[in-house]
Amino acid sequence: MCWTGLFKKQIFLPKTIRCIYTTSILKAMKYLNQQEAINVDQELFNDYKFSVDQLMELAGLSCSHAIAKCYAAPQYARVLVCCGPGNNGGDGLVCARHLSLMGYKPRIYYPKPTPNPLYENLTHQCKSMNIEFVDATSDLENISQQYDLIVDALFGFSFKPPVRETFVPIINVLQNTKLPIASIDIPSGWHVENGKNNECDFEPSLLISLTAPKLCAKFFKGPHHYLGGRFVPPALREKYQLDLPEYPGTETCVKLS
Ligand SMILES: NC(=O)C1=CN([C@@H]2O[C@H](COP(=O)(O)OP(=O)(O)OC[C@H]3O[C@@H](n4cnc5c(N)ncnc54)[C@H](O)[C@@H]3O)[C@@H](O)[C@H]2O)[C@H](O)CC1
Ligand SMILES: [K+]
Repeated sequence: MCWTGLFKKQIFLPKTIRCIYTTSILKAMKYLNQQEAINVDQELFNDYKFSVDQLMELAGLSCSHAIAKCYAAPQYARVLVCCGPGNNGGDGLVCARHLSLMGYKPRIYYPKPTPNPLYENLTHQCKSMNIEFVDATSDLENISQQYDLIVDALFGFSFKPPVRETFVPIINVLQNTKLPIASIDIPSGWHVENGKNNECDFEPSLLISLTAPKLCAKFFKGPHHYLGGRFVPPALREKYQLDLPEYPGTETCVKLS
C-alpha cells in the first residue's frame, strides 16, 4: 500500500495500531546509497532538464523552512551557516538568504569559495543583502557566545572521507560545539552510507534530507528529521521506488520523525 493510503487509514485506527502502521510507513521509505543519490541527481538534470539553480533554490528554501519550524527566530536568530565547495554549500548559501528574509541574522563561513558564476552569484546575492562572510579563525573561537544555531552545509552526498585539511577546523567546531546543528542532506564528515566514524561523530539536532534520505540517515538519533526538496517528478519517484511521504498542503518540507 502506498504512503497516502496508510496515512489516511491510520486516522481512524486506535493508537496501538496507528503505531504499527507508522512504523511500517517509516520502514517502507527508501534510503539511498551514494550511487543512487548521484543517479537521481543526474537524471533530474539530464533527463528532466532542471538546472542546478532551480533545484538548489528549492532545496535551500526547504531547508530554511525546516529550520524555522524547529528553531524559530528571534530565539535562534544568530545563525552561522557553514558552506562547502559543492552543491551542498550552494544549498547553504540559498538557505542563508531565505533565513535573512525570514528575520534571522545569518553569517556565512565559506572557506573555499567555488569560482564559477552559480556560486559567485549566490555569494553576491547574500552580500547585497548585507549577510556577513566571516573569517573562521577570528569568529569561531567564541562561537557559543556569538551564535544560537549552526547550519552545516559543508558536504552532501558526494563526500568522500577523509576530510581534507581546509575543513578540519570547522569539522572540529561541529564536533565540539554545544549549539544545535542543522545539517543539510547529510551530517558533514559522516560516511554517506555508514554514518558516524572515528573522524566525525557529531550529532546534529536537525537533519534535512533532500529528495530522499541517504543511508546514513538511519543512524541519525537527533530530535528532528525533515525531508525537503519538493521537486521530484512522480515518474522518477516510481523508478527509484522512493516511497516518499506526502508533503502537507503547500509545505516545502515534511517531518519524518
Ligand atoms: N538532487 C538533489 O537532491 C539535489 C541536491 N543538491 C545538493 O547537492 C549535494 C551534492 O552536491 P555535490 O556538488 O555533488 O557534492 P557535495 O556538496 O556533497 O560535495 C562536493 C564537494 O566537496 C568536496 N569534497 C568531497 N569530499 C571531500 C573531503 N573529504 N574533504 C574536503 N572536500 C571534499 C569536493 O571536492 C566537491 O568540491 C546534495 O547533498 C544536496 O545538498 C542540490 O542542491 C539540488 C539537487
Ligand atoms: K551537510
